[in-house]
Amino acid sequence: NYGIVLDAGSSHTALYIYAWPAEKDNNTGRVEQTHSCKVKGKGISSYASQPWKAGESLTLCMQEAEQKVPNKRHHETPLYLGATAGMRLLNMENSSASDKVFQAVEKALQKFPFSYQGARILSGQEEGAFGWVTVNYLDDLCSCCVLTSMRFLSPSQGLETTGALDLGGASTQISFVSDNYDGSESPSNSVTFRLYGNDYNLYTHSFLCYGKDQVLRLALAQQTQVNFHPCFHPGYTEIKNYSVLYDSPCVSGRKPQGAPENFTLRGNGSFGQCQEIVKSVFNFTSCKYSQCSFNGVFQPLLQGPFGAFSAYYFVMNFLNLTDTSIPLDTVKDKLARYCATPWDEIKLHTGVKLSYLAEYCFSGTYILTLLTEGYNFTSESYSNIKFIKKVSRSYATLFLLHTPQMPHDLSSFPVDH
Ligand SMILES: Nc1nc2c(ncn2[C@@H]2O[C@H](COP(=O)(O)OP(=O)(O)OP(=O)(O)O)[C@@H](O)[C@H]2O)c(=O)[nH]1
Repeated sequence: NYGIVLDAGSSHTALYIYAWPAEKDNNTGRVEQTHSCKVKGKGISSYASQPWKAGESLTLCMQEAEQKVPNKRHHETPLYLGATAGMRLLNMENSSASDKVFQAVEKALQKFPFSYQGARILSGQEEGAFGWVTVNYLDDLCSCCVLTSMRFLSPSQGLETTGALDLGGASTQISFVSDNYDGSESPSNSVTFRLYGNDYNLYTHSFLCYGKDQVLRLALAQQTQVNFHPCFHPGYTEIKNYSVLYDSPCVSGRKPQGAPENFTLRGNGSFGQCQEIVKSVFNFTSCKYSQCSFNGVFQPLLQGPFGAFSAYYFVMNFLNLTDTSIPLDTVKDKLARYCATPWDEIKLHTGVKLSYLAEYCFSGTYILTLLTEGYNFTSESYSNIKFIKKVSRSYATLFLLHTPQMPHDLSSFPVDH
């Protein structure tokens, strides 16, 4: 059997093909990702002003899928599109624009012979929960991302589950099982479901606007009137357009009156000052629960190992900081040295887009600040985090949960409160 998932994020869209044995075997059936294709261009939400292009952008990957899935399986192969924070933001800002993007996408997808199951925006809670399922399915020993049931042993069998930390472009998610959380405090953070005969009660939260691209906008928006920005390398200079910077509901309220068309961004590479700016995007002043992460959001005590993926991995891997046995203070020192490195030296790095190179100092600072100040990881618990390269994004598991011929009983997932 085959299934196709289109993952439509804020900064990218990708297509994944999954395959699994036709016989239904509830214990040993394996689901493998057999093919992936990166859709050209940015996430489909970026086509708000030219929706038809959103549909067209998918065509090449869809044609590849037609080649990869055997012809005789085409009609029974389910095809899903799940959109995340980029579309959530577009929908908040201009729902008719997001409807038009979906119409164009549907029109394009329906031209293909697969069993089209619809396109929709996932809730933050679903995105967090699917990320957790995916992290707990990942077979660490297999480099090709085989989803396996092996890890879903009951707690009495002594296997702890792994929490999920997902950093996207527009939102970020934290999801984990905690002995101190039964869902009674802040029930909107609870997702309960049954997998492989075990009941799970998960804590999950998605912070919209706290993906790294949106926080960068916030960090830039605060500093447009000053001479130097500490999150960029000494010697870095870029002309930025005000309208482009403020073109997001995450920052639009902060646009200064009478702002000129452009401003010049100049870096001075100070990790300490950059951290102060990043800290200021979190609100720690009020918490009506027993404990909070930030912005008044409940979070129980952190528990267990965590897998950190997407931008967490891209950034920490580039910075050579994925080894969490290195003391946190040393990690900060290394990042501070990196931030202070002149841009002339940084830009010599080959094989990486200049736009990514320019942002690693900011992104590394944001990641460390989010983990320690935001989620309350300490010098000790930081070592419980593993930065993992993951081929597919969280909600690639979406189709697993709704496809009846799947080898595992996932039908009751997720039960929303
Ligand atoms: N350095 C680097 N950054 C990347 C790479 N691929 C994606 N990113 C960035 O990492 C961030 C997260 O990317 P994704 O995981 O694709 O997130 P997304 O699905 O677009 O975001 P959401 O809609 O918030 O879920 C974005 O800021 C991307 O621009 C990469 O290969 N290298």
